[in-house]
Amino acid sequence: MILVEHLTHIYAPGTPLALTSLEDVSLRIEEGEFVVLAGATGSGKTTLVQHFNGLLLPTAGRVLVDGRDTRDKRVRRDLWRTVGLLFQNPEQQLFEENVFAEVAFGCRNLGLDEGTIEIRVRRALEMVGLEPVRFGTLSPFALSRGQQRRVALAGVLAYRPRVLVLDEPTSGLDPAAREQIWQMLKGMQQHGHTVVVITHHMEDAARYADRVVVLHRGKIYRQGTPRQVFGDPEGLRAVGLDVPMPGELMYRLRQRGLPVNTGILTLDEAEAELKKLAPSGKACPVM
Ligand SMILES: Nc1ncnc2c1ncn2[C@@H]1O[C@H](COP(=O)(O)OP(=O)(O)OP(=O)(O)O)[C@@H](O)[C@H]1O
Repeated sequence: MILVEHLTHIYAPGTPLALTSLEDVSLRIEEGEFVVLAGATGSGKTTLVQHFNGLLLPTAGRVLVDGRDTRDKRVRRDLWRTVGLLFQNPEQQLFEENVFAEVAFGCRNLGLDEGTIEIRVRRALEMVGLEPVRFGTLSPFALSRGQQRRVALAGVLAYRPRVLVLDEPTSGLDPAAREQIWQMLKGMQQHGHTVVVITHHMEDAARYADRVVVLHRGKIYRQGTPRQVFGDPEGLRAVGLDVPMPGELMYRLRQRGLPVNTGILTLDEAEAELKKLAPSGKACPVM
């Protein structure tokens, strides 16, 4: 679905401020895949995803979306239809007078008829947990930050781009709201969408991603299934990331010589590993 080949991005090339933000990144995202991009702050995550919808153009290398090169102006003009990008803090970009109009914006640009728009907007609001009758007529500016975030997300969901790219969609939200958004994104994947999410929440990445890609200083540092990537806590710590707590615990036990598996992602899996150490239900030797 998205093919990144030897992508280098330098902001303001040729000026004293030139900074290589991505260097020779190659990546392939398959149709229907759920990919999480992780990495310390400034590692290049936002710069990378802004190439997926042609907002940024490669300094070197190329990006193909559905086989079409984003350097082609005609391709770029239409790219938003295929790739819906939700920016970091999207609530700062709301501008319509009411929630309905805000969510309908992308659908209107697609030229859909009013009946279809109405159905899609209602559905999108329901998906993000905002009751359409109650919220549809409110000004987006009368909502809380978390609600505004949901409105922005609904605006992308409503026009149904095949690829959803979300830059830290859950930052600043409470655990229940975060969970709801991840569940909803998983549901979108089950309906055939490709989902790419930037997040600093490694627990969520472990639970929902098919593949985790870790960036470090503008390069791909690790990529693989959550089990593969989170099986190496020290490697991740070295680039400023942590691993989900159950995995960290198993890793430490293993270092003390106990025969537990590493690459553990959930508390249930950790419990099963501990039970292997004390199958009769007696106290675990290390506890
Ligand atoms: N508009 C810009 N002009 C110049 N340099 C930029 C610009 N945007 C980002 N950079 C630089 O590019 C590098 C990568 O930034 P980017 O925003 O892609 O990182 P990130 O991994 O998304 O960070 P965060 O997790 O903090 O959002 C950083 O060194 C940053 O200073």
